Amino acid sequence: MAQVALKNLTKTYPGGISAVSAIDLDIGDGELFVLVGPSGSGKSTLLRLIAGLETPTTGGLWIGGSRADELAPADRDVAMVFQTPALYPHLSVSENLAFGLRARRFPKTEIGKRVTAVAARLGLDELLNRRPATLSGGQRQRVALGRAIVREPRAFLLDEPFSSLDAPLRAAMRAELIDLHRKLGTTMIHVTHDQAEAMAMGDRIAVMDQGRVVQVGTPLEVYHHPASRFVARFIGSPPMNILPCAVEWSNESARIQVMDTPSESAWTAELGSYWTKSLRNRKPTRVDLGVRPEQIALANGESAEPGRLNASAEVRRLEPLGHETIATLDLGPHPLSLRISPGTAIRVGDQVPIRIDPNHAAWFDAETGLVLQ
Ligand SMILES: Nc1ncnc2c1ncn2[C@@H]1O[C@H](COP(=O)(O)OP(=O)(O)OP(=O)(O)O)[C@@H](O)[C@H]1O
Repeated sequence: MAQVALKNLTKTYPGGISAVSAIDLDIGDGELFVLVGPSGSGKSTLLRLIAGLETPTTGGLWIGGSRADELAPADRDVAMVFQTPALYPHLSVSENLAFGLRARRFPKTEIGKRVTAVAARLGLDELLNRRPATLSGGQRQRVALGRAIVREPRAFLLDEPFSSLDAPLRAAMRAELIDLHRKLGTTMIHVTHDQAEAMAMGDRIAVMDQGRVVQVGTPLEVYHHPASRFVARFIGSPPMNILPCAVEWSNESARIQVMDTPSESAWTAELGSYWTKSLRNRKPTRVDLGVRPEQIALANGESAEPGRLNASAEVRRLEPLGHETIATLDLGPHPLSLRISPGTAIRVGDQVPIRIDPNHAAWFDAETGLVLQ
């Protein structure tokens, strides 16, 4: 087991392509840490730097407290699992599992013991004599994972290991990996572009964008307190709604109006109230209001509440998911997603009253997109 520390780690490819820039991360001993971000954000490059498959342009890397960036990949004692399992086609499952240990000249009895234990743990017992070509995608990925586990490395580096599997199998493998992590207690760094996978798996997650880590935190910290508009839109499905607002300041209060909507979709906030703290210091005239779909309520038949955004919106689309329905509304020119219970009697084209509680909203700088604090 090992802590992994990255300090100011940067990788610039020939031609000036900045794949990762100035990354500082401290991954705890035994942590299941997830790197998540859109395609091209630098996740794989960061993992390959840790594995030693790329050399950093600047910065340093420590594994288990020792400087590791000068070490050859084989000497780092980390095991990487790739998106496409790279198994030896001419070897059986058993021989594939044993391969790394044989190369390191482990005694035969020890190899046999470890292969048997890992095969039992991953449900590969029945497949030990089969060749990779005769296995399903999920079974092959399990063998690749098993090959990493038999080595008992200090850390696992997992680069989108389930992305080629179909959705139910991906969900099952994800659950297996969480169980496995709990049993082994080994540090795991898992890369995915799927925010739901990151939320479900990570003790902590690092959100990456354009080669930078833009936020690190527990899944719920990142969900409830996104550091920027980008994170707010990337984490969560449907994503956080963003409403551009104009703000008029007076001595005691601020009048906040969602842009390009009728004046009834404006509300006045006392400057002393909790939620204006983030706005008070700067007094911006434009802010972006961020609100999660579950924080918008349909205000059927209730009278408008002061201190809330009360507005009227048109139902554009309804997506019934069984346990809930995702409704997309138009608030003037702004689309809004909200979660409603399946039995709610609204139809496409209806005009419905909605209510937003600003106490549960996030406020972003309209220009930089950074959260206002
Ligand atoms: N060997 C390379 N040479 C030049 N540029 C590269 C190389 N590998 C990656 N890049 C570039 O570095 C950036 C980051 O790529 P990387 O593969 O790390 O992103 P990613 O977040 O893992 O993306 P994906 O989810 O699509 O795999 C991209 O702009 C990519 O084009």
